[in-house]
Amino acid sequence: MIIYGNELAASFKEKMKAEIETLKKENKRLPLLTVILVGNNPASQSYVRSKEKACLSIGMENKTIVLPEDISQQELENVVQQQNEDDTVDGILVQLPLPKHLNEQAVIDKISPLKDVDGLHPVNAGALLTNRSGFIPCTPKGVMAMLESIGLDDLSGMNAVVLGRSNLVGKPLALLLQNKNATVTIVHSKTKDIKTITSKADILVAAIGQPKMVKSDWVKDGAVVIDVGINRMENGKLCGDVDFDDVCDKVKAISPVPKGVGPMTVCMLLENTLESYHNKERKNG
Ligand SMILES: Nc1nc2c(c(=O)[nH]1)N[C@@H](CN(C=O)c1ccc(C(=O)N[C@@H](CCC(=O)O)C(=O)O)cc1)CN2
Repeated sequence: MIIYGNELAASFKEKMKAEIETLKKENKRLPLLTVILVGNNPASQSYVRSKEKACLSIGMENKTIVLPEDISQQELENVVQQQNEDDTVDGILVQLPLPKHLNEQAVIDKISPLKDVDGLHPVNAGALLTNRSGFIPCTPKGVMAMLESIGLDDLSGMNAVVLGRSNLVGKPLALLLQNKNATVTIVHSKTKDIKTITSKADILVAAIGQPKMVKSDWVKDGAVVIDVGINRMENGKLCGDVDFDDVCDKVKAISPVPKGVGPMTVCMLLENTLESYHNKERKNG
């Protein structure tokens, strides 16, 4: 079975679109997402465009703030602060990676946790760690929705292996899988004999940023494999961290690249922004 994230995302977006249409009919304020893009990294520019398009497709308001590559830490933090103080803004996302001279975590720390729809602020990361409500990072949230879409909700008795330990994907995903009762192992570039560990996984999520690293002998028969990697090959085509053609006959389910996790990441960003909007409206009575 192939798990197409783009199809799943389309069904989530239909529901959000209907919800926003109702808000419009009732002359209510609409949810607004601000995306901050620093510099001119072509991949980041393209991801920001896809976020703008996604907002537009469901009727969500969006604002993109493009800042120069050589902006100072203080200037960037001031822009974030302005968005924190703007009552019309529900969600703030700083597109990553930032240029090397900027301190990414310090910028994320400046985002109000109530508007941190990327789920990367320490308050939201802590909420996930302690199983409390908060914003969940978009890619891990998308991966969990993909697993749920094939009936994997309670993961009791299952071994899940996460390949990669980033703050953006690996670490939060391991917590989410654990919260669903999976027995979770994180493996990374410094792990010895990765293959022995991955080949025991009932669920294997690859998020290590190495093109086609996962081959069929890394994978258990009948496993579910989710590929988070997005790597551009020399011929310009995209590929994942999993060698799809080598692995697909061996597994129960696998997500492709493209049309897999990527579209779900953007979709979960819309969902988090809508959640932030509702939180704010509830608070304002
Ligand atoms: N602040 C953040 N920065 C980054 C995040 C993030 O979640 N928050 N994730 C990635 C990039 N990303 C979103 O920002 C992203 C990556 C890929 C896709 C996507 O839909 N990919 C398509 C293929 C697109 C193409 O053809 O190039 C797919 O996989 O089908 C969306 C969003 C890093 N930065």
